[in-house]
Amino acid sequence: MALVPYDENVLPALSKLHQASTEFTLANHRIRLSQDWKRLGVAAVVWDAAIVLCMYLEAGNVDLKGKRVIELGAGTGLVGIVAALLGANVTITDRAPALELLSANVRENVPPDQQGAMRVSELTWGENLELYSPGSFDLILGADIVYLEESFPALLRTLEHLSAEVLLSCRIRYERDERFLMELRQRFNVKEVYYDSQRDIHIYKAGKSRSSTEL
Ligand SMILES: C[S@@+](CC[C@H](N)C(=O)[O-])C[C@H]1O[C@@H](n2cnc3c(N)ncnc32)[C@H](O)[C@@H]1O
Repeated sequence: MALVPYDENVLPALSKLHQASTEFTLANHRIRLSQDWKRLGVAAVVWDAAIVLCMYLEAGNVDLKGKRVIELGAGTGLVGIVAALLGANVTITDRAPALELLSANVRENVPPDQQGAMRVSELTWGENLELYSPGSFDLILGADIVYLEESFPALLRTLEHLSAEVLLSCRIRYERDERFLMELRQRFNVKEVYYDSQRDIHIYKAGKSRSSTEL
């Protein structure tokens, strides 16, 4: 078996990492997600930032009913699934290798009559953005997607292209993560709307106009 380097500041608890599935009760639903850390790595385990963002949405901080939502770097899909269960029309995206597990988790957890309002599709940040028209979403969601410095310019380009309000749930681990936030602040009005001290997760709202961050 390959030895997986483990850094408790970065990865979910080791015991959770190797579970083939994990369960949550959120939005009045029991959600069971398949995980596959050994095959797919970071995209195939649930991160604390996703759990905190789901609890923030579940608490009613954002009115999701009928909203057009896109999730970036969705991984196992927890956030997008919860947003759909709370009434949003959700496009859940990630890189191609993550999509099979993501689609299976959506099929397993979203009631059949709501699956029509959902789409799972490939979105590698900065690539083929013409497939996603600016203004076609009301809200962008992202959980633990700020961690790879080389991806920051493409991620910022993607956020700017989609041109919608953004909710980013992050653990700030490194100086480079702070640098990303500085870059984000140069392009958007950014406000921290929540901090979970137990899990050390921040939620930031970013909007193009000042009024959108003053909700
Ligand atoms: C740390 S995981 C977080 C997964 C999930 N959002 C969660 O919080 O449980 C980071 C996610 O970002 C995705 N990702 C990384 N680089 C990406 C890129 N350039 N384009 C699209 N997705 C990317 C990964 O595939 C992975 O699913």
